[in-house]
Amino acid sequence: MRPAYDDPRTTDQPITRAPPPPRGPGHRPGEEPLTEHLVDPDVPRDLHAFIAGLPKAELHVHHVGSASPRIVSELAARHPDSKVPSDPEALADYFTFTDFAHFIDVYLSVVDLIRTPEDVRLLTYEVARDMARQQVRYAELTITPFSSTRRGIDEGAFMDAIEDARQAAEAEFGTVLRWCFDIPGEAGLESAEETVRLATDDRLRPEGLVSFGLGGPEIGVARPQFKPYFDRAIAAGLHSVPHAGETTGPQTVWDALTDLRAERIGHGTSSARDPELLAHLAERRIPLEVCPTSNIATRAVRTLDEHPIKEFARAGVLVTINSDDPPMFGTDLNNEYAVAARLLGLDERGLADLAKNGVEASFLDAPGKARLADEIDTYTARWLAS
Ligand SMILES: O=C(O)c1cccc(C(=O)CC[C@H]2O[C@@H](n3cnc4c(=O)[nH]cnc43)[C@H](O)[C@@H]2O)c1
Ligand SMILES: [Zn+2]
Repeated sequence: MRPAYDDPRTTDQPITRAPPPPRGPGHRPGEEPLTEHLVDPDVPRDLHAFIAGLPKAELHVHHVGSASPRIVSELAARHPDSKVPSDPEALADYFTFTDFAHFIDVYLSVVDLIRTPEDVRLLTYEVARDMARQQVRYAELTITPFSSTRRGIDEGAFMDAIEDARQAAEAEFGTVLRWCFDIPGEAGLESAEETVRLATDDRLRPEGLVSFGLGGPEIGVARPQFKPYFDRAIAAGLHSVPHAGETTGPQTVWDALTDLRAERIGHGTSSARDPELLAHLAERRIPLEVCPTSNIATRAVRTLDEHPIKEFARAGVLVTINSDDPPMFGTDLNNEYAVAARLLGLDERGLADLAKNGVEASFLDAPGKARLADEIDTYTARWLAS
């Protein structure tokens, strides 16, 4: 199959400076553009338009947390006993969080809507459609298989559902998906054992699986206890990408690096409080998966202007931009790039470099990285020449 990031539907299309409708291959006639409500008045419309067409990689985005209001209402209609509102308007209120713990409660109520392999397939395929509409060419999607298997979904059927959706998404939308299986840390070591078993059993392990993570609340969930599970996942060839320093201090990031042998850090927000840690991340080129709007929505950071992304960039840390749980946080990846442009004062070239950071930090193979980086360069050069 032709690599998705060579797709002529996007590389050959005329580039215009008028804000184009952000319509990627996943767009369906009559559908609203995804980002219309997210135009930041402090970012020139031209730059929004550039971002909308910019080919991108996304490295930190959760499966269930990517369910759009349309997907949630479809699932809620299938399972009317759920407390999740099926009316997309009511969802905006439902997705307003008082703190991180409240966010996890709401998150788990949406997890409760995913009850059958067909629900899993629908969610995965539709999430890929939404990504394609934002010119996401490659995404590493964090999936928590424990949450589904403990709720009674057959493990083999679960793997078949995500793989079926992955193949359909690549063929139909040109978006390449890969999986990160994460341990929901607060669910204890039983969940760690189950996650590593699902990730390393040759009869179950899905072809798209590339990495192993650790999510959920950090307070009271020390990273070092998960070392044996990460050791097994790493021995089986998986990359280590735990969340750390999202809601706790820099020591959690150190623990993730030393005990879990993290190759990238999910969030890493509190790293900014430790200059030695920043220098270490920069020197070793350990990327941070930065998700600015998420940090505000979960109240990990007070305001966007106080977000430490500037300190990361100043210290020379490899910053990647991600959306985490976009509909739950009222954002999408394009908006996160616009936020980064504003906070870091980036123009088109700066944004293209940011997109290439995502490619560099990804687990694509070398030819795949080169193709996607080339596509970003070609797009940018044509945009600037027009
Ligand atoms: O599924 C269960 O039964 C269960 C039981 C106890 C605890 C949990 C969790 O803690 C699940 C948390 C869930 O949250 C996901 N997630 C999404 N966004 C974030 C984030 O920004 N930071 C950390 N975790 C996040 C994560 O993938 C976990 O699956 C579940
Ligand atoms: Zn996350």
